[in-house]
Amino acid sequence: MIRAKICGITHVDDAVAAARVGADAVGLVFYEKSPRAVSVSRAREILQALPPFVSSVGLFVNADPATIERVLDGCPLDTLQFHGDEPPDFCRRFGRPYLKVLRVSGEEDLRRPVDDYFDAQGLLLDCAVAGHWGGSGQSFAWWKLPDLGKPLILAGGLRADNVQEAIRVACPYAVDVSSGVEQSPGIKDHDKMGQFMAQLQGF
Ligand SMILES: O=C(O)c1ccccc1NCC(=O)[C@H](O)[C@H](O)COP(=O)(O)O
Repeated sequence: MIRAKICGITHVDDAVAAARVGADAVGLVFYEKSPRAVSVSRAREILQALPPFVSSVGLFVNADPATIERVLDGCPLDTLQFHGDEPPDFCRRFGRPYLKVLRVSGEEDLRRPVDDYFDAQGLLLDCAVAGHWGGSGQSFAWWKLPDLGKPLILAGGLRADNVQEAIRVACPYAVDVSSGVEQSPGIKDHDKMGQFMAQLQGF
């Protein structure tokens, strides 16, 4: 089955439910202006509740290094996800696996970012929306993603009723969802998470 991350988890019970319905990873937002922001202590509680083989991804937006180090000291995240304008040297300085987010609006040449972020675990494509760094619930115009030797993760406005089409068009390595499985920003809807994950069967 295609891999999936459920992002913007703020509560232990949502993380446990995400794992139960088959999410491979949960995303925790360390960006204080987000309605989905979590504290380090809440993040640690969430990580401690995760079952084996479900990984944790910490999201940052142009954070200063000391902030990221403080989060990592208190909370052993598996992967960092950079949503801002972080250059490659910044992303690699923490010595952790990382994902770089590219904000796109349609077909773009991805060779340059793939080269620049050569040591990223993957690149995550999200919709470019003015005034949003992520979690906008907006989709970009999907296209067949090229094989550039780097896992490409599709995000932006995915929901149970469009994720199959998105996968058929784009053929990503994995999908990432946040607002499409929520009741309200930061509060996940467990039924919607289950319906989303059910759509991934067979891919
Ligand atoms: O969720 C936020 O509020 C957020 C704020 C700042 C940077 C990133 C943020 N979220 C990223 C995500 O949750 C997802 O990885 C991605 O943007 C897809 O979100 P959605 O379109 O809501 O499915």
